[in-house]
Amino acid sequence: MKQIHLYIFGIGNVGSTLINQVLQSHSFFKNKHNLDLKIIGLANSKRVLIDPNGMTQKWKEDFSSISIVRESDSFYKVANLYDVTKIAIDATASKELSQHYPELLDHNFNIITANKIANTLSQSFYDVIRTALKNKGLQFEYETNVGAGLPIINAVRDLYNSGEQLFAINGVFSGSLSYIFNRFSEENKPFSEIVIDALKDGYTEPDPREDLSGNDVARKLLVLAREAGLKLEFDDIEIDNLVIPSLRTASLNQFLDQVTLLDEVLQEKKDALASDQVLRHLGELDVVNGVLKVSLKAVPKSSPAGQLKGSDGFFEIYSESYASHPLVIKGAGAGREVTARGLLSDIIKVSKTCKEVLVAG
Ligand SMILES: NC(=O)C1=CN([C@@H]2O[C@H](COP(=O)(O)OP(=O)(O)OC[C@H]3O[C@@H](n4cnc5c(N)ncnc54)[C@H](OP(=O)(O)O)[C@@H]3O)[C@@H](O)[C@H]2O)C=CC1
Ligand SMILES: N[C@@H](CC=O)C(=O)O
Repeated sequence: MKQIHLYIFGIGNVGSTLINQVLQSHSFFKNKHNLDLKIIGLANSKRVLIDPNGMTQKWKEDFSSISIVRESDSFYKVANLYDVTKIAIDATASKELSQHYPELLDHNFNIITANKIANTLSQSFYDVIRTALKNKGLQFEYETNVGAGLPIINAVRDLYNSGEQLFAINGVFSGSLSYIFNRFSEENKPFSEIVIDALKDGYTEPDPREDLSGNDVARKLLVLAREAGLKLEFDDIEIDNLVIPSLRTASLNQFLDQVTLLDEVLQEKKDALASDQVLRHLGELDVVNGVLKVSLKAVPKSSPAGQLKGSDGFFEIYSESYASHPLVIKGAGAGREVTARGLLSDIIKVSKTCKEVLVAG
């Protein structure tokens, strides 16, 4: 039986769903994959819970009652005591945590992340992580960085690694904005009301301005661009920002208090549509020319993007073999369950392929 120790940062929408999915499938992973997955550590921004025997179904209660104040080395101290494979899972949107990835690798953690920040800081930071991974023989997986649980990154990586020339990747990259604009197009409700529903239902970033500003889609484009071998920076991306200037620097609470200020401008865009059009938030990655664009556009209702429902993401990949008929991937592009399942699938992938540390049992 291969023992795997999991340390989960972030116990919000995605992190808490992941914990429950790991616990529910514990016996299945033992029987099917010969893997004993134990969650040893949990952290939010302030506190940690550590249990070398592994978390149980009452982890939430335990976190409330016996977690302790988080220190920078809280997990390292316990992780160093066990000679088993360690995986750090980042289910936060924290830049500070992303900047600690080199340190996690230094402490021999494999890393799996839903957080897009580490992959979209400077190209030099991106390269530092890849060099450390190579030197340490560790793994870093981040399928949920684009399209939540949809297999976009692996599709692009496999094409690129097989020598295929990639031309372009276009579509609706944001599950959050898909949910918001699909509903805004169909329902007679103020834009802000739908944004709040999306936040409450766990479809948006912790701060929905990350979605509305176009930054979150821009990050996805950059993750894919770098996967396709381009060396670009975040500032190279052309982004349509839907957040009015007066709300861009406000605190999250101030933004939420004043979110109705977005309604007028979005309603004007909706009113200007022809009867056969809807608004869709699009991403365009021109791999050949290295041009990345994020924009809100009017598209025909009958087009593939115009027909999307729910939180569906929609990706068209054009390449040598898929030149005139793109490879299309479509499905739920946001949501706690699909994202947690995507992380879990990365956990199984890393656990199965990492160097084996055998323990009886
Ligand atoms: N929701 C979705 O559909 C998808 C989400 N993702 C990504 O998943 C990540 C998490 O999203 P979601 O679960 O919705 O967010 P939530 O806001 O629900 O949860 C965020 C969690 O991260 C914790 N946290 C923040 N900073 C730190 C830190 N420095 N160290 C440890 N924990 C920290 C928060 O703790 P505290 O409460 O103390 O602040 C909270 O527990 C994001 O990066 C998002 O982009 C990816 C694909 C889809
Ligand atoms: N904001 C994201 C959700 C997770 O990343 C998205 O729109 O897809």
